[in-house]
Amino acid sequence: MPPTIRCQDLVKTYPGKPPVEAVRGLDLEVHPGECFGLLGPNGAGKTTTIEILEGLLTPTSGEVEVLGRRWGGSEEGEIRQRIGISLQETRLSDKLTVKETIVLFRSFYNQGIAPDEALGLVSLNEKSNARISSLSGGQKQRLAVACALVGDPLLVFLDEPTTGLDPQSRRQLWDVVRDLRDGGRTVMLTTHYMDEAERLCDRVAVVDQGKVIALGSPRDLITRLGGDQVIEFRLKENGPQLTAESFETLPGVQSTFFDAGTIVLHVEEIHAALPAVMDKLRADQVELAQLTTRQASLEDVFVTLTGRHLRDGGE
Ligand SMILES: Nc1ncnc2c1ncn2[C@@H]1O[C@H](COP(=O)(O)OP(=O)(O)OP(=O)(O)O)[C@@H](O)[C@H]1O
Repeated sequence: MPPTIRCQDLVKTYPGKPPVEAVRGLDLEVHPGECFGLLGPNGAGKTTTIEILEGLLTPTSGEVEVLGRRWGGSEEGEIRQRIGISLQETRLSDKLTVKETIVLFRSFYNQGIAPDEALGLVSLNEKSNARISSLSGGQKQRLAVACALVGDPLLVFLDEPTTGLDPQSRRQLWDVVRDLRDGGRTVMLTTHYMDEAERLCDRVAVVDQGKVIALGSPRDLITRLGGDQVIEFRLKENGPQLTAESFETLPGVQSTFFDAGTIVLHVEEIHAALPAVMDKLRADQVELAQLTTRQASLEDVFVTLTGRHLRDGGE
């Protein structure tokens, strides 16, 4: 089956002094039925990329195909009819009711599902007669997703669907995205929440400074770190210090990293590595200030590749 989205050597430079190279040669293929995530820190170029794929922005150069068709020609209308878009911030008219809003969006499509059915997909039926102005942030986001679904799209774009939402609203939206994928639709979402990407996405592209720096399933990317468990610890500041590298040869330690005063060890088997770490600290007469163990995450993938955290400089 041909890819649902294909883009090759995508470049977008915003004019200005100096110009901003938001996307710098990005390649992607999204397969039918997968939930694909663009993951990266603020300013990585995710929104620019997704807006080009949605046909809202024109690339400076590069090739884009969506559902086997191209933007900017006679096929444009056909693409519009088969995609649904939920923008990073959807400005819905405060004066309309939920029902009026979804009916309006349904009118943009030649075919689709009943407005009430779309509201049901995001559990908003009981708010049908409420004005937009009375909805919570999470309810507005879910309505924006319902508007993206009412045309019964093959492909749904969700740009940072859960940014700014409380934990309960985030989980509700995660359920909506899972249902979409289980229903066979292709979903492309952007996020800077690594836990969101890990939970929802079949594959992710980690984007940094306008380029894909890692591509694969969240599990594969984490496994590629060589050790999917992490031991991290800080030493007492006023005592003797050790380098991260000095732990490299201990049993089960796959890689080491020093991150803002914390020694980070990626290990295969925590039960083998942890006693060896404790023995070394004791032998070197070094005192611990704090130690934690955890599962490696996509955040670790990003830190290992860039030396920075996903949320550096974020909101
Ligand atoms: N219209 C514009 N004019 C000039 N520069 C822009 C414009 N839109 C975005 N940029 C710049 O392009 C870069 C990429 O921005 P983009 O919004 O695509 O990143 P992002 O990964 O989506 O970030 P965020 O998570 O904050 O939305 C940033 O440096 C941003 O300041």
